[in-house]
Amino acid sequence: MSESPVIAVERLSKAYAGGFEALREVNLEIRRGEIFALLGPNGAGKTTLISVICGLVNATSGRVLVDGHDNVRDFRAARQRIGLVPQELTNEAFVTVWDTVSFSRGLFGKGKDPAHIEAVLRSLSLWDKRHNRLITLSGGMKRRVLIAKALAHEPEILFLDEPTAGVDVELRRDMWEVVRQLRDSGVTIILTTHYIEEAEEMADRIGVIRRGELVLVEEKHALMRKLGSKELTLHLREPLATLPDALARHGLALAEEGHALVYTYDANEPDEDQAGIAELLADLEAAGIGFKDLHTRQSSLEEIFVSLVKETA
Ligand SMILES: Nc1ncnc2c1ncn2[C@@H]1O[C@H](COP(=O)(O)OP(=O)(O)OP(=O)(O)O)[C@@H](O)[C@H]1O
Repeated sequence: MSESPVIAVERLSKAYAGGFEALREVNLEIRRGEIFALLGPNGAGKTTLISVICGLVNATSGRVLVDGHDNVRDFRAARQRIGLVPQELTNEAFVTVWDTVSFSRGLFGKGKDPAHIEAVLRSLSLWDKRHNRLITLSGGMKRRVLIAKALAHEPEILFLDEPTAGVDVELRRDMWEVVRQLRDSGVTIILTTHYIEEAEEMADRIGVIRRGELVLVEEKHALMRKLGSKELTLHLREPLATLPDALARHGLALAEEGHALVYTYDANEPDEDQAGIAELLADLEAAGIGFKDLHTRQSSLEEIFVSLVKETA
């Protein structure tokens, strides 16, 4: 029933040796049971933020609480609650799936629990491969092994750093399904991604990081509603050289060398939209401007992200 955040990041800054500021005063609370996607361009600080939260890199200032445990002063308690699936595939080639996953559990000082390892392997469809050496697995299975290793010690929180970098579309969908199932089993998921599609598909909330600053944290749906605009494009029968005064109040733009009119409106206000469009069409008719066809589109998360990163550039 606890509403306390499962992770609290408070005024976290990180300067690497040489003075480069990779994180600047980052504040972030992760809610229990959510899927949180951290989006940002290359070098924005995503991996640094994850590494500091997991206790692999020391912060310069600020603090991180994992389930209330300070991740420096109470490192073991904090770290035990976290599973980390790293970006790169650095599995030992000749070890078996079963052994490598069991070994990962041992690293956290947890006693052997074959039933848990079996459950993890089954949930990741690796059970049939448990006796295989890692070298004999496909790339997708190797990624699943990394997830299995991260889950071996029963963490409440799972970090996935670029879980689908470089994998094909089918495997990506597969991975999304795995992540969803994990969330449904009660694990809090934090993933970093370059793929906006991935955040759009998976996340409950999205954080955008840019040059070490968290520039935005928002519910995905709210973000898309808030920043999403809709466009109505009318393809004209006859091109216009300029916008007629009679249409000035609609805030239109001419496009396609005068062959199209573009009307932008807020995706949040369906009633106002309809009224606005009706008035626009009436004014067009009164001005004798005919159109051949019309279509509407809504901005995607990708466009929202690009505009956010640009806006703050
Ligand atoms: N050990 C280090 N020493 C100095 N600078 C570092 C170190 N590690 C990372 N950086 C710098 O910190 C910045 C953030 O790097 P980070 O790996 O956190 O970014 P990222 O958002 O994960 O990028 P990517 O999407 O490319 O993985 C980069 O400019 C990087 O060069």
